[in-house]
Amino acid sequence: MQLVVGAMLVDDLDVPTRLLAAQRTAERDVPVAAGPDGRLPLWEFPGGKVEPGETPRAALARELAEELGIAVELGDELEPPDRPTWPINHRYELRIFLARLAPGSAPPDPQRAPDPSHQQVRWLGVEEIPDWPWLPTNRVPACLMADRMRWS
Ligand SMILES: Nc1nc2c([nH]c(=O)n2[C@H]2C[C@H](O)[C@@H](COP(=O)(O)OP(=O)(O)OP(=O)(O)O)O2)c(=O)[nH]1
Repeated sequence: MQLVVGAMLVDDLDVPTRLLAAQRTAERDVPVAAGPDGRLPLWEFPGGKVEPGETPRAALARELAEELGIAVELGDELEPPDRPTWPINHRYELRIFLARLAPGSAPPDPQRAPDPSHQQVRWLGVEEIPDWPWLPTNRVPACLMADRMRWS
């Protein structure tokens, strides 16, 4: 099973009010959603595969630097209530860590070349999160974050 890591990038680890969503580029081999003009790539938490010998946290910091050109401080892991990882499919499982921009880091720039991974990023407020077109695995953790935003 290949481990994938994703970052719940928020504006503040203690009192989050916005969550970053990243839309995958169309040519990547992932599930797609039907949209008004055909097929729309779904949205995820930025991240990627953990490489051999790498810790999950190191892999996530590397992926965020590569994909979005950002430096982050990682917070707690968001674990599923009943298992160690979030299931994706027969090949992949996901671990999710909270993150915020490191002081002095530029914000994510989806236009930055080269980022073949994402076509755009959006900061979502609490009301947008539940109905956002997430990859299937991401919906429950995203809604958990929305709950945290409501109550923190
Ligand atoms: N990066 C990332 N992948 C996710 C998330 N949720 C989720 O189901 N996945 C799935 C999509 C892919 O099927 C799988 C592997 O992710 P990936 O980003 O490495 O995708 P990929 O196979 O296109 O990778 P790459 O070779 O293009 O680098 O994990 C998420 O929040 N972030």
